[in-house]
Amino acid sequence: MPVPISSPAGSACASDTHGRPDIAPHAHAAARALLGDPLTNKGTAFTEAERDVLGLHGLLPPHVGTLDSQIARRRRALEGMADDFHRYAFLRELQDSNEVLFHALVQHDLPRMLPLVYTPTVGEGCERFSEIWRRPRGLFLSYPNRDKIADILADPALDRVKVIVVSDGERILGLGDQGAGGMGIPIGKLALYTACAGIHPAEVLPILLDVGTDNAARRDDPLYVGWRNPRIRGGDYDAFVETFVEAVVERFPNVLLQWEDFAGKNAYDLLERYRGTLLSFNDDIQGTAATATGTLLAAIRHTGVPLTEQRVVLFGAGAAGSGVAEMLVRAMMDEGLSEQAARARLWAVDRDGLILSDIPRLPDQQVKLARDAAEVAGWTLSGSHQIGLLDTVVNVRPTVLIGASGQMGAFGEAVVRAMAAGCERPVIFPLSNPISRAEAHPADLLAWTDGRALVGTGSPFGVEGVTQVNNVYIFPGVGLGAIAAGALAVTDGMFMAAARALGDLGSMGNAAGLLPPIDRLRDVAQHIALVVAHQAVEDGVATLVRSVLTPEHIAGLMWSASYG
Ligand SMILES: NC(=O)C1=CN([C@@H]2O[C@H](COP(=O)(O)OP(=O)(O)OC[C@H]3O[C@@H](n4cnc5c(N)ncnc54)[C@H](OP(=O)(O)O)[C@@H]3O)[C@@H](O)[C@H]2O)C=CC1
Ligand SMILES: CC(=O)C(=O)O
Ligand SMILES: [Mg+2]
Repeated sequence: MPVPISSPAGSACASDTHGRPDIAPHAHAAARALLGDPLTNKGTAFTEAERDVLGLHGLLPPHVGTLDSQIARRRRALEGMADDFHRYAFLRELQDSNEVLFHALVQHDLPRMLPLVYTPTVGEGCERFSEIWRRPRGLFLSYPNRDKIADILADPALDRVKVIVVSDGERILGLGDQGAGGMGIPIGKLALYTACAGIHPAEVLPILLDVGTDNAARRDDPLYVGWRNPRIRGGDYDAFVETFVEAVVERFPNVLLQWEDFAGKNAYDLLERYRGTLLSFNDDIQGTAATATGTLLAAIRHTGVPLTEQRVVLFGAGAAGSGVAEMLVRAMMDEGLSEQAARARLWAVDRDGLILSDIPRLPDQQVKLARDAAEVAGWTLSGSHQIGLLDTVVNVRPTVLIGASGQMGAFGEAVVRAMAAGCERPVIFPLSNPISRAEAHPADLLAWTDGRALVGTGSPFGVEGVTQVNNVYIFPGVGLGAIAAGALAVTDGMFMAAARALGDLGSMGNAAGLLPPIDRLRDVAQHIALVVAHQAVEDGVATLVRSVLTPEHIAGLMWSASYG
């Protein structure tokens, strides 16, 4: 990002009658403002010429550095820290002081930085958000200030915004309700929009809808920075979100809005209510679905079992689990199965066991996944109560087991050995984040299957041969593709195209994994963006024609961290 050499401070530099450079009084404030704004601050990398013009002498040490030397300094500090939480806090402060340096550091070494700015560490970052809150970033739109939302969004500093990630903090990874601390997630996701899709830092806006929290520990914490009130629900919640969406549409008619980490029912309701109003999608439902589907398609190249012959057990049928299920149904239908035949290949287990059609008051997304009770009448069961995961696995003999339950250790030895007994190459994806909520440790999965399993985890465990199956493989590319095409909506077809593109990408040199390595995420996003943009044309939602949607067009939209 070029620093505005001629403003705000540049014009204030004159000469006195003796020919000495003379800094007008207001220029001192402008120079400090320049250093205080993370979008303009270059720290020690301001050149001598810039220091002369901008009046920065004295405010900076005399050493003139480069972006590389700044990265080396921060890397040394980072590695000297006691633990990842402190590294996370350090990186957040760096982002709030110098965006170019922060993003250069992240882009420079994504495999090292991703687990620090994103899952798993961002989980603790959200839990301890109030403890490390230092400077404003993004917008907190709180229920008591609901009449001021349009005024808050009117800020001219937001004129360039192209992508919003918004959460209400109720389902933060698998860690539950973190209230205002949930802001760590939109901040983290948008850092990845910049790192992977090249969206300029001035064009992203994290938003936290603070409607209170039902997490009593947060409310009782004297340091808590959010609104200390139980969550607003029902009609009041809906009216609040409606006010928010109306204000966003008015202020940013073309913005891409990503709904993130809303609890199950709200996640579905908001996606359906607003996908026709706003260019928007729900990352946990749709992004996760495309990621899991794409990774399964990649795994099929190893197992040789066609998609239409898979038997899939899903554990946890909330936003992510049901999203995955519905996309798998569509993918199987694309490959020739009827909807009924496709659904017959899926079994969903939730809190009350296998989802059966005679269970009262099932959420809408689970009704579609429910199995007929008569179907299981002949099953061998270990007890007389609900049909749990082990009973389901023993009877179904799945080829694929996917966890999106937030239940640590749910894929225990008995379950995994039962699966491995009925399947040559079990595909097992414990998707839940962060590490403390994963359904299994991948090393155990490999051990219990004698190394035969193809394993993918939501968070990185550093286990050789295990793939990280996380929606970071999808959302940056889908967002960039939608923007590149000037899309008016994000269609299911665009997500299916993204899933298939991910599945077809190969492992890009990641010999032991199913997907490209983390340090190729930018290439992944660029590739997916092109496919998604073309699909937007195909689906009739693009405002640009296909002939202009070239790889060069996509690449030209992608910002890289440099002082320019
Ligand atoms: N790897 C990735 O890219 C992604 C991973 N995830 C992870 O998936 C997990 C779930 O996210 P999401 O679907 O959005 O959350 P939801 O809360 O919408 O869904 C979780 C589901 O699991 C159910 N559940 C809770 N306890 C149990 C149990 N003991 N046994 C079986 N089911 C249970 C919940 O039931 P109930 O509602 O009754 O509590 C709910 O239906 C999180 O940990 C999240 O981090 C999510 C998105 C992407
Ligand atoms: C990855 C992600 O979106 C989640 O765990 O919620
Ligand atoms: Mg999420």
